[in-house]
Amino acid sequence: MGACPHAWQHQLQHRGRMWAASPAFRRQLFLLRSLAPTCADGGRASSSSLRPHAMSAAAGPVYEADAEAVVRRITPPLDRARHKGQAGKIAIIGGCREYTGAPYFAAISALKVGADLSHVFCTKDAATVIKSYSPELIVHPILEESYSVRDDERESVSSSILTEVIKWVERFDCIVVGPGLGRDSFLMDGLFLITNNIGLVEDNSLAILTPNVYEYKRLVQKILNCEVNEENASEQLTALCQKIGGVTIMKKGKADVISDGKKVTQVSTFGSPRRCGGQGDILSGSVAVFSSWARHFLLSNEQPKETSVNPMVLGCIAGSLLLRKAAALAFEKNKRSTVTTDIIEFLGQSLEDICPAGR
Ligand SMILES: NC(=O)C1=CN([C@@H]2O[C@H](COP(=O)(O)OP(=O)(O)OC[C@H]3O[C@@H](n4cnc5c(N)ncnc54)[C@H](O)[C@@H]3O)[C@@H](O)[C@H]2O)[C@@H](O)CC1
Ligand SMILES: Nc1ncnc2c1ncn2[C@@H]1O[C@H](COP(=O)(O)OP(=O)(O)OP(=O)(O)O)[C@@H](O)[C@H]1O
Ligand SMILES: [Mg+2]
Repeated sequence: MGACPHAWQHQLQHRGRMWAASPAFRRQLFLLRSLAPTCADGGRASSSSLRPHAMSAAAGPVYEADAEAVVRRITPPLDRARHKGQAGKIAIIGGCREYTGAPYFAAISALKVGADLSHVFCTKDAATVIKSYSPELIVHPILEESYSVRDDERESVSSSILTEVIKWVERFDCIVVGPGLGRDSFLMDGLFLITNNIGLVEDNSLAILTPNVYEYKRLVQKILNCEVNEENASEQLTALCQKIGGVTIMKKGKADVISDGKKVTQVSTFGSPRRCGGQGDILSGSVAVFSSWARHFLLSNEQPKETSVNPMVLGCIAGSLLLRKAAALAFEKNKRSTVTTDIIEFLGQSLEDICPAGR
């Protein structure tokens, strides 16, 4: 991955370097428009960074993450010796005729958090619109919707789209699949697709799912074959992660609750009472960057054997906190008229408050 600051690169262990450079490593870092977590304070994660929290709805222990410590730990310093790409290259796969805002929110948020490059792979109809929102984004109009593909062309079109996407995939530190993909039968929304084809992420410890309340309900029904049980929320989340096999899930809501099937952590810092659409998209772009940074950080710093820190969880914790802080600042200024674009404008200040650029 290219997210490592220059100083860290010198510290990389040979093994870490080889692994980070390998196509397998890169291929596996997928962020699937949902995620969740475990907590630790970055390189020196310890039980002291987790504060047990009495969560009435949960039977198992849920730890309130020391999210500011996580952000400070994993955010790389701005090193003048670094070149373009080293702070992260993120791709968003999403955006169709109906939904052009979602991929834009995710992609621009990744840049505002600190990634160097942000690509969007979307349909031809969505591409010009997304490009017009921002010249910062690199937009690939390569996806197709069913209305533009004849039945007898489906297979050949699919295969040429895949060839084109695969050409690029190796270059990214994290790929966010889903914002604004919609439900078109040819295109298919990321989480909707995953819910019905769980094998796509099974046993992939680099996959993060970030379901909202409806998406979580569908996941629980499909995978655990039961209804969401708020009395037993943390155990159910843990069971879901385990059943899927080691993925990280961030269940979004009043608190963002994160598990990788081992621990359950939450971020409950208050954000905003506005529930305008697109906040989950900001979250996915932010988590993509932070989880890439967390992986670099952990690869660059030898971890004590007894401490197993999951960088995907750290990325979720950091992304959740940043979104919530930005939402709080945007609401303070805009009150009831707060919209997603206002929140994005405060991502920079929120990160600066925790982790000043000149540190
Ligand atoms: N400005 C934009 O372009 C935005 C686009 N977005 C995109 O909009 C799409 C839809 O996202 P939502 O979060 O609204 O998710 P859903 O489409 O899952 O849900 C929307 C609502 O419809 C209901 N629903 C969904 N499927 C149903 C079904 N088969 N039968 C009955 N009820 C059903 C759900 O329960 C929920 O209340 C996604 O692709 C998302 O990425 C959002 O991210 C918000 C911003
Ligand atoms: N009830 C709530 N109270 C406080 N914050 C919330 C609440 N629900 C959601 N949030 C915040 O909004 C973020 C996005 O969650 P949301 O459920 O809106 O996702 P989403 O539906 O996928 O969003 P999108 O509209 O981008 O698709 C969460 O990470 C959390 O910070
Ligand atoms: Mg969403």
